[in-house]
Amino acid sequence: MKVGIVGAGMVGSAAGYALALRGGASEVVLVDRNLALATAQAEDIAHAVPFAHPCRISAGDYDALEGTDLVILAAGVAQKPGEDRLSLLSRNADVFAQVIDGVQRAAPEAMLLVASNPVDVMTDVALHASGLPPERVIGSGTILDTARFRSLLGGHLGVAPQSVHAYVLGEHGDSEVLAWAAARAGSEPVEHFAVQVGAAITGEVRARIDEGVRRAAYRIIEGKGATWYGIGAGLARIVQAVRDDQRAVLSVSMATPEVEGVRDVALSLPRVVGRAGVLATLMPELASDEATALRRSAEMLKETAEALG
Ligand SMILES: NC(=O)C1=CN([C@@H]2O[C@H](COP(=O)(O)OP(=O)(O)OC[C@H]3O[C@@H](n4cnc5c(N)ncnc54)[C@H](O)[C@@H]3O)[C@@H](O)[C@H]2O)C=CC1
Ligand SMILES: CC(=O)C(=O)O
Repeated sequence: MKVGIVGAGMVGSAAGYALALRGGASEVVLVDRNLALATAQAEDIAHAVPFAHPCRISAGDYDALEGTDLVILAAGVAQKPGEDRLSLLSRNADVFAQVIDGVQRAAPEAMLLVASNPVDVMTDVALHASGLPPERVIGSGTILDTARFRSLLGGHLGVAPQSVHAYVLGEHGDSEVLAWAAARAGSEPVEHFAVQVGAAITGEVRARIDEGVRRAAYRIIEGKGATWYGIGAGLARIVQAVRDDQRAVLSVSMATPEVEGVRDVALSLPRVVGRAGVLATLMPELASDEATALRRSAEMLKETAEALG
């Protein structure tokens, strides 16, 4: 599969690197308004290929995206320390107006995978600018927050995060919802599992994990200026689900007809992802406070998207 990446900064290059290491694409093309940066990133990533899987890595302008099956959109501005994701919206919406036009001229049928923040509203922007069907305009959404949740919960329970099935729903941002009631370790509800392994999930444990997930980006950005490894791996994971028609259940963002009474809003829910994009959406069983928080998150995203116009 040929994958394009527009935005060859930290996130775009990390996605390219993860794709090369995972063998997630046969060809990766990096595009950036800074061609020298894209070219340097492509050369650097290409030097990892002999240690990984066959993959052609190059850089170019939008024309080089011709024939791409999927384009990752990671262009635009990122948060500064203390800044929230929503504050990036108007700047990144302007960037997307140019970027999507360039992508569509070269690869009108390519599936779009949005990473730029605020990713849920940017997914909505990409959907409307591209005219593609919603199942082919996917936002990375809470794939990263879900990874953070599984990682912290697995650490507490003493099991691999791969054995933890727990999702973060709603906004990829401050209003996100950790779906504790539906969380499983192995096949067990996490509360049962926790008691069996002598690691009860107390209120204090919940609060610590919630803060660890919700505030992760702020902490990392404070310490190193940006986040890129987690999202790079998450983007490569989504690409692989598409490439291999895996029908993997991943928490990703997309325009959703209705959630908790809110209509036509892009946000994350667990979704089945395969070659055609999003094939199905799942609604986990939620506790009443989780359902309320998800409705608030959806309302906020909807109002933000409407205010953008
Ligand atoms: N969805 C998620 O989970 C995550 C999303 N992000 C978001 O990803 C985006 C990129 O972050 P970084 O890579 O750290 O930023 P960065 O500043 O390292 O890279 C952004 C790149 O976009 C390019 N760019 C800007 N305007 C452009 C245009 N009109 N056309 C083509 N290229 C353009 C810049 O030249 C730059 O190389 C940000 O919006 C950030 O908030 C970051 C981490 C996680
Ligand atoms: C920056 C960002 O969105 C994250 O690391 O979650």
